[in-house]
Amino acid sequence: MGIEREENMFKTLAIEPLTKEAFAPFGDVIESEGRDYFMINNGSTRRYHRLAEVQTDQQGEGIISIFRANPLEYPLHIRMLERHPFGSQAFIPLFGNEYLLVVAPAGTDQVDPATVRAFRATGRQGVNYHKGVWHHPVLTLTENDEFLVVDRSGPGNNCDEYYFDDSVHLELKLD
Ligand SMILES: NC(=O)N[C@@H](O)C(=O)O
Ligand code: NI
Repeated sequence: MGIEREENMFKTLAIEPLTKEAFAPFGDVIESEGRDYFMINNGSTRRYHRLAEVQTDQQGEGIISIFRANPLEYPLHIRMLERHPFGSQAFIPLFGNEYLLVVAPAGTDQVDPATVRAFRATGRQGVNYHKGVWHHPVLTLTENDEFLVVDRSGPGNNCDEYYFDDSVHLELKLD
């Protein structure tokens, strides 16, 4: 369980629009809007090059999967976050639907609830959580939504979970 607190904490997380700048402490935003590109394929294609990198350790390898996800019940009580200590994890929406993100900075084994932030991504934005960044499992808003997921596969436990103490109640509300 999480950090014991004297007083209870109840907080409805503000949901921020996802931007490269705002998300920078947590990872990359994978999008074409407003990004640099160069022409390839004889001028028929724009390459928005190296928007993010796959982080992995020596023993791991980058793999590509599809997650088919369903919405959780809202208002949502954020009881836990997880992190992948050995590699990054990218989610790219395949059907163009908006989705939510809840994150906290990497670097601590306990998550300070005051550092938890929420973002709303458009259906044209993917994200790449950097190694060790705390995040809630995928938060789609659409039934049977699908995401392309690029992350690290390999030996060892690459998924740490952190559960907030009962004295902390963080929630996400949809407007
Ligand atoms: N567990 C798993 O593969 N999914 C999570 O990592 C997630 O971020 O959704
Ligand atoms: Ni994850």
